[in-house]
Amino acid sequence: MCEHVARLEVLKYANLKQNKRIIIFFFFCVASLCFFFFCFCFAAVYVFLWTSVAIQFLAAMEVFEVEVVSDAQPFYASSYFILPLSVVLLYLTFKLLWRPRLPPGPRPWPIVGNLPSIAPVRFRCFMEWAERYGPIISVWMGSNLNVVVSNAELAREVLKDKDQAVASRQLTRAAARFSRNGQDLIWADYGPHYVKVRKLCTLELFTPKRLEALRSIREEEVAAMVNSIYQDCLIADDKALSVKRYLSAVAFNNITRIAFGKRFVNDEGKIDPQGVEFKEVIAQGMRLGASLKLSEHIPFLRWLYPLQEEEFAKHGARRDSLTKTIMQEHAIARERSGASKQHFVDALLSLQQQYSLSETTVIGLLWDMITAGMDTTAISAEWAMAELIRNPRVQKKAQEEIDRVIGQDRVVSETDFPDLPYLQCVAKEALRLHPPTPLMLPHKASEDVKIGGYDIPKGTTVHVNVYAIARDPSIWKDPLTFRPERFLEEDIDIKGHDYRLLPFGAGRRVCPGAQLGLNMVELMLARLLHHFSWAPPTGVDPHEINMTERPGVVTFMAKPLEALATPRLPENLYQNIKFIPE
Ligand code: HEM
Repeated sequence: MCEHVARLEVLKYANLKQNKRIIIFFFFCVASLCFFFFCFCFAAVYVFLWTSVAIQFLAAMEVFEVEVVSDAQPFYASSYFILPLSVVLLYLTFKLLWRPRLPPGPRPWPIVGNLPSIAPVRFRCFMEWAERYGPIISVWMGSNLNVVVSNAELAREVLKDKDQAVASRQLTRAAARFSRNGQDLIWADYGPHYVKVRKLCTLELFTPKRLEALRSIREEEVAAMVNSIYQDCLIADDKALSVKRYLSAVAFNNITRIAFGKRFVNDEGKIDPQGVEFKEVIAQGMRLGASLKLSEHIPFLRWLYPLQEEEFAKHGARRDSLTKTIMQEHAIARERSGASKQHFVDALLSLQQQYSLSETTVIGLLWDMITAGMDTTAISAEWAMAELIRNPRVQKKAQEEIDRVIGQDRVVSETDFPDLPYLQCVAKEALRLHPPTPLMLPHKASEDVKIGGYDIPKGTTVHVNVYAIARDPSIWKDPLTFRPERFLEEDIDIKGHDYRLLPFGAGRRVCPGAQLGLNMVELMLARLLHHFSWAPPTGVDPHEINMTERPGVVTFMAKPLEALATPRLPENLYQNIKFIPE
């Protein structure tokens, strides 16, 4: 009995399912018929209208004569209105029905998009998603579409084939305030202003001649760093040193001297009032930039996080006033001596008229150099040192090369680099595994463009995950191993010509300071390795060094590197530098 009831239940259920299918099928047929009927009517009216207008036009051109029936006159007249209306309607229908074929990616939530599932270290998260969804992915940050590419072929397509279409910048509200709506270089959209200032950078600021003229600055600064480490070693030789502290100081002094012609710190390590103000301006800028993050992506949250207009204005005024004072000092010095110096501030002041640069642009460019050139170089050198301490074999091999070429009675100079190929490979390998800007800077599509066969709508933010590409096992043998020899086996360009390795980006927006950055990093490494032997703090195994990254646009080490330094050269090579104000 029970079995019989159960069978009836099953049959009832099967019937219900069958009925449901028939209803859906019927509904689908009716919907399709309606749709085709609608399309047919639409097309018929459309063809009829166009034909009538064409006839009128040809008649007006006297190609042939048309006997106009008086009854049709109102219809012809109304076609003048109906026609544009139908074109607009057709356009709207097309816009409504057409969906761009976007790259795949994790399913977004309403309003917040993928924000809740993006891990703090974004480039690692995007690398994992690329493994799951493919080398080109869509990531929704609130209502903003971001497209991330993670292989060398797509990087080439973005940075070479479609370069111009994606060479603009996505400006956050903070970046817009800092750059006065892109009147500088870094945040300028691709256009006449960008082309002008970029040309100025290439032809005037970063020329081999100017870099050579500024070499003495870089060499003095690393000598000061070596002296400072040496002094600290003398105080306590078994105390672990914070490597980041020395590298940040040398990067700060290098960049402020190269760009502003100023050493704000005296030879005893004391910072002057202008230097204090300088550091305050940088710190305040970072605070203001960080205060807006979430609301950047969810427009309706902006009322909760209104832009601190007053704070931004104050910060801008403070930065301008400090920069103008320094610019005036240089202008007076130039008038007095009649000669211009090589620092960027002097170059910009003497070229201001020739390139018709506004004062805002000059100030913007000077600060771009600080923003782009300071942390990137310190970060690269810190990661390289961490890898050298984790890999004593590589450290020893690099030291042997330096000892062989330089010896023990002089210090390394940048002019020695061509004779130090292994050292250059160490720098390249560190930049491969730890690019300081792993997603480069965000590019923006200034028009609809196709990438990897997908539709990328105008306004999309485009990122190249150079971190993921440099660890791609289909390109690199043992990608996670720190092995500088790979660059001796194959000479791979690092400055934007080989899409497997792009720490400086490539194409129109490639880093203009790449050579300067490389020189600074290689010089820091050369002196650190020549003057000292490096080991982990007592009791720490080299492989226990924390190699994870801190979240952010640039990748500081999550835990700043600490290490023991042991001097290895005669005492006279650690002398302090006497800095004469410039
Ligand atoms: C190891 C050091 C450095 C690395 C790894 C590095 C990397 C980069 C990257 C990836 C970009 C973005 C490229 C893009 O958006 O497509 C960039 C842009 C830029 N870098 Fe560097 N950089 C370094 C050092 C420097 C230095 C020393 C300076 C100048 C003093 C500098 C000035 C700039 C400027 C002005 C831009 C903006 C270019 C533009 O938007 O057209 N960089 N850099």
